[in-house]
Amino acid sequence: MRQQPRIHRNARRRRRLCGQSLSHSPRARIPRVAFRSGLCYRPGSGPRPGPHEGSRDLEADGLPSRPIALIGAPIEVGTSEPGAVMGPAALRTAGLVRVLRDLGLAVEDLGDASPDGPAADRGLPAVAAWTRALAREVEAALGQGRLPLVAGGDHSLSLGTVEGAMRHCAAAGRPLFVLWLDAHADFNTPETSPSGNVHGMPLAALCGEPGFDGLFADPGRVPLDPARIHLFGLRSIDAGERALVGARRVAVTDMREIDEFGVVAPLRRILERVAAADGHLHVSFDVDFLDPGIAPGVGTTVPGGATFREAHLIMEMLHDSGLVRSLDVVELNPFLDERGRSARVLVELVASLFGRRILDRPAPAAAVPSGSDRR
Ligand SMILES: NC(=[NH2+])NCCC[C@H](N)C(=O)O
Repeated sequence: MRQQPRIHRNARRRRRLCGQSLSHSPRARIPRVAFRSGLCYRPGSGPRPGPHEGSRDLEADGLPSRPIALIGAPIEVGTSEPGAVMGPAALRTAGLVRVLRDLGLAVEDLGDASPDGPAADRGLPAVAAWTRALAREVEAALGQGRLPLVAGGDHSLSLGTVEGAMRHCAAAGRPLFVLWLDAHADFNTPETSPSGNVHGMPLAALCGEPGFDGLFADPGRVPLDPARIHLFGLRSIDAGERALVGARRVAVTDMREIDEFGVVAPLRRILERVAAADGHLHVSFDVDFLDPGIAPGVGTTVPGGATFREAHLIMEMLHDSGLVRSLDVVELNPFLDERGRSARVLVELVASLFGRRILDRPAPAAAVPSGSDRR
């Protein structure tokens, strides 16, 4: 069977959505802008929006095809398990840039970030040096209309990436939502943490919990609203952080809920909420979200994680939503990996998030938020 190279199919889709050519595909006739702008358009429910109405970035199918800024964050000062420092190199080796370019996307690899000042030791002061540098880089990339893809590195790097996205969103007057794909809640404080590892604390710090003095460049920063965080895939939580997550009313989809309902219904609810608020969605993807059977290259494996298929479906839904504006891929530890297996799985998943699909097909009605264009 002849298969067209994917890059050409993508280019054709973009042209179609720009209105440069007409297609008989139902997707082309119902612009996905309805979802992106939070409007509810259903065929037959009123005048159909014109091809460019309300559009911010109609050139894309799913995720806007804004250029990607790849930023390596070789950081392991937030964990006691050495090896995550090699994460960015392993992701590049596994073809991260190549798969994205093959999708027809513009990718600039900005190389690895370095901390502001010495970051030799572990712990909060070292993490602070990275946080400042990464916040600056992410804010700058977003300000240039690029989508920052930060490759880690342990999960304390998200202190910087989320802080950068927060600053960008504050200036743009846009609400920021954080989707935390992770086995853990990462809501410990120095007081509740059983390990003292900062990679188990970033969300608590971002939300302004006590014990993080000197971490952020601006001590008067407005903290992240815990109600705009969604933990997804949770299956390991420490006693102290469990109390805090409950008290702060952080939204959680734990593995029990995924077992009962699958990933589609809970994720769809999250995407609907972000779309209705016209929000910026930051996705923080920890390798340990995945089942260790498919991704063993991580220091904090927990059995019973997301399967290969579940993870791909999540990535495809994120792509189709068009809502993701910044992304972290964290905790890959190549020293614990088996011949690059986990790195390869991650690269495949990132490709799905950026639009790689098996076939062009209308998504089943349940796969994308109701009120969005059904594709
Ligand atoms: N992002 C991660 N891998 N976090 C693991 C955290 C594990 C544990 N809850 C701790 O605080 O030490």
